[in-house]
Amino acid sequence: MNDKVFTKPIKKHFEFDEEVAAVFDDMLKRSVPFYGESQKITKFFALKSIKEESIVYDLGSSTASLLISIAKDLAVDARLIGLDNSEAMLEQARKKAQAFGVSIELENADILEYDYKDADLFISNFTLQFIRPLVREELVKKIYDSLKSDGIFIFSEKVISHHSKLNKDLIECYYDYKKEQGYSEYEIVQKREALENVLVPYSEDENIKMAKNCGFKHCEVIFRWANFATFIAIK
Ligand SMILES: Nc1ncnc2c1ncn2[C@@H]1O[C@H](C[S@+](CC[C@H]([NH3+])C(=O)[O-])CC(=O)[O-])[C@@H](O)[C@H]1O
Ligand SMILES: O=C(O)C(=O)Cc1ccccc1
Repeated sequence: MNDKVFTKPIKKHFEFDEEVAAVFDDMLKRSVPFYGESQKITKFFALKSIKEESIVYDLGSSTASLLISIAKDLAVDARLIGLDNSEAMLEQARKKAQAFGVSIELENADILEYDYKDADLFISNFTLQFIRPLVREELVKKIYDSLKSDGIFIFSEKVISHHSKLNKDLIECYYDYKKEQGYSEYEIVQKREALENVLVPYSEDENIKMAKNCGFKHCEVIFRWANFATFIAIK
């Protein structure tokens, strides 16, 4: 279904509710520049790190697009676990996983509270940005602690620049992209308001510093377009 969520006046902050879940794949494809490419590169590094009996977590797995795509090409027996706290998203994810006949585990859970098992890989694409800054680093530390040695954490985020002119221009560049994707000025403004204080992006540097503060010995960007970036952190 096409994303028309912000064509009408909004009454609330952005939420991952039924209305959003129903149009989510279209929304992400049109709202995240090179979403398909960021998924492809995530999958490339994911497949390299998954071994026989590995545990893999996707935090904020939404409609499970990424785990389904990984499951299709996985040559070993591993547990692919998607966590999300939106039942509406999980319903879409379960329907898709069944349609594709892949075996992935989907759980309704708060990623901040979850009791993680030792894992070889954590993925979190466009989810940390929705975690309150006060507890975001604690979550990354929890991820670090739950990774086996040499384990990796791949995450994608919307980013900001602390150079104010560059930041303004990056936002303008992104809004041009959204217009090209068929979103009207009205939809763009409405969504921006709904996301205020809900989606809180860090800069590229702040994300890397956060990963290093949590113990990761290496963290760098493997893909970036304007204000969207994919990072890899290695334990
Ligand atoms: N505390 C939380 N606990 C569990 N889930 C949460 C929490 N907070 C938010 N979520 C979930 O995190 C997901 C973020 S979307 C990820 C896209 C996906 N990774 C993709 O690549 O397609 C990002 C976006 O829409 O920009 C939603 O499904 C929320 O329900
Ligand atoms: O659409 C936006 O304005 C964004 O910042 C990215 C986004 C994409 C999908 C859900 C929430 C935010």
